[in-house]
Amino acid sequence: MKVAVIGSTGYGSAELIRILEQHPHVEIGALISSSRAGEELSAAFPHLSHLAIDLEEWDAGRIAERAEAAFFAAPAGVSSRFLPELAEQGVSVVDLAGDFRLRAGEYKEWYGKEPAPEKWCNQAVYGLSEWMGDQIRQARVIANPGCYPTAALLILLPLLRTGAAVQGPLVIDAKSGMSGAGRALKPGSLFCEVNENLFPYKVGSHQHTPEIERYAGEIGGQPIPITFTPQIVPMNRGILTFVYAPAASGWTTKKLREMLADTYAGHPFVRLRSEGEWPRTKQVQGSNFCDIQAQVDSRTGMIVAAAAIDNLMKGAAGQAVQNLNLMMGWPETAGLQLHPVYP
Ligand SMILES: NC(=O)C1=CN([C@@H]2O[C@H](COP(=O)(O)OP(=O)(O)OC[C@H]3O[C@@H](n4cnc5c(N)ncnc54)[C@H](OP(=O)(O)O)[C@@H]3O)[C@@H](O)[C@H]2O)C=CC1
Ligand SMILES: CC(=O)N[C@@H](CCC(=O)OP(=O)(O)O)C(=O)O
Repeated sequence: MKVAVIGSTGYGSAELIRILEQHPHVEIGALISSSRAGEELSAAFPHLSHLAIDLEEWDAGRIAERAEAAFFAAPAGVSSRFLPELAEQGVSVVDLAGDFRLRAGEYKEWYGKEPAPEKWCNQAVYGLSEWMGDQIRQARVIANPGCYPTAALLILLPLLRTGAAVQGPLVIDAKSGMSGAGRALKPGSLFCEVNENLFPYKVGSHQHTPEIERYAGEIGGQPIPITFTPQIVPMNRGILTFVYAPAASGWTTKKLREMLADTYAGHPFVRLRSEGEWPRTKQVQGSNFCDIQAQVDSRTGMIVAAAAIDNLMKGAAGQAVQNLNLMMGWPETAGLQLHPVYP
């Protein structure tokens, strides 16, 4: 099946192309670029100079003739404007941006941009693959989750669904490598700002807060307020997220771990680490895995739970392809059996 990518010269696209090029059921039909149409892909990505693919300009009709599915890998605001035109022509779409993850009003409030027409916001299915599989299989427009929400929800949802965490506000502390901010030039992404540094940003105001809260409520069954503190670490890739919540009565580390093992049995991309071993970003780098761990701190009665992902893979392009696989009825792992890059 032929697929197209929109926003082809960013970091998310680099990963999409890496996955799609070796996907057994997919061929790249068109790479769309707003800034470099007419150039070869290798002009934007010299590491892909062995691939002879041209970058093209947006033309929904032409894309629909050449691709049955498309990935939007552009900044927020682009898919709200352009996605409906493509989806109307029968193209299945996975959007990596935040445009379709929130209700229209919330999107406007947190992203400061005009939402897509309500019909499209309502039609999009949230693409958290492990939890929304049945809906994703029926969907034609997927709102791929944000990178922080993917890691946070994969470890948080089991705690909420089983009542392991006591109802009430909870704390999510998350650290991300710099590629999470994309490839565009920004002063905050400069080497001297990031190297030898560790710093929080958007404390109490990050756009992923309402996304985590929404799906903690809708999928986890508990609408809870979340205090979310994202931080930048001087790495290229990776997210390590900790969730802290009071444990409900009767929950021990053993019971938590058994529950997590049951929850993710049959889900090949979620790996529960051995007891006492905590997720590390390097152990998932370049792969679609999400590594998890949890314990009850018996001294304080708090659950300490963690998840690690590669933000560009399970946090973006990898999960996007996982969702395409589900939509198309292919094995969930098709094209995604990429081992972590180590060391
Ligand atoms: N980086 C990450 O870890 C994650 C990113 N995301 C989301 O995925 C999307 C892509 O992220 P990422 O690849 O990191 O971002 P980048 O900034 O690296 O790339 C985005 C690409 O979109 C295109 N683009 C930029 N401005 C416009 C515009 N005004 N109109 C149309 N196209 C434009 C550009 O490609 P061209 O010039 O070729 O069109 C650009 O290279 C974003 O919405 C991001 O929020 C989600 C989860 C994780
Ligand atoms: C490190 C870093 O800057 N990360 C980005 C995550 C980007 C993202 O996923 O944003 P969308 O919701 O638009 O998809 C951020 O915090 O904004």
